[in-house]
Amino acid sequence: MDNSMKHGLVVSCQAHFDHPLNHSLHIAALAKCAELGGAVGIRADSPEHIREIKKNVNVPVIGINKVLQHGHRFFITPTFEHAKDIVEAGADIVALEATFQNQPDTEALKELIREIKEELNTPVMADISTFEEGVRAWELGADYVGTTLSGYTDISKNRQTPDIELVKALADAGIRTICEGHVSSPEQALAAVEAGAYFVVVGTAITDTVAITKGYTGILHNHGVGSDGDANCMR
Ligand SMILES: CC(=O)N[C@H](C=O)[C@@H](O)[C@H](O)[C@H](O)COP(=O)(O)O
Repeated sequence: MDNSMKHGLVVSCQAHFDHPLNHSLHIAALAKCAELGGAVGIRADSPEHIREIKKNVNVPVIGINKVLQHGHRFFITPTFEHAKDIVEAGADIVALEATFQNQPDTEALKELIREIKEELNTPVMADISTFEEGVRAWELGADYVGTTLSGYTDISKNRQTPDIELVKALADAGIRTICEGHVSSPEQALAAVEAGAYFVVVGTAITDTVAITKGYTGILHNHGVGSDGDANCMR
């Protein structure tokens, strides 16, 4: 097990749809900035973006291959083919969704994890939303279990803050746990590591300049000055 990422920061460099940063050169520049800032890894979506990042960034890349489900949220790396495409693009770790909602068949999930590990020779990060999903993914052979989808599934409560309680519960159960989702300050990242996170993934708060700008314009607008912007870009 490569421990270069232990207790470090992984920066998620993603943009989708009409977001102005949704271009492989922009995403690769964000990833390089993250590396220069001390990130121990990058998380990125799609073979195209990963391929560009790998040209000039030396830290490991956690690859995902998102598929939009009928106007609903994304399904993260649903099949072996999706995983193979990102590994061929250079992903060092494959992250995939392991929730009961989108991966209800435990045998099928077990086979998917096995295939990625054995046939692609690549470690797997399982993105989950609850403690039970995390335990299942770990028992099925996932190398890392991430709280990525806490707040995004039917059975997890909507949230605006990182799920530190879930990090702690999984870490206390001996699971190599990654804190991902809604981390918006360095202090929250530290709290996640103190709760037992193996590493922390931060996306929006570092790389989504539209969202960061809206944090400032929104507060001014709410106090009766300025505009809060009209962009409605999805990440
Ligand atoms: C739910 C989902 O699809 N999450 C995605 C997973 O890759 C990304 O859109 C998030 O930005 C990433 O998880 C990091 O989280 P945050 O941007 O909150 O720091």
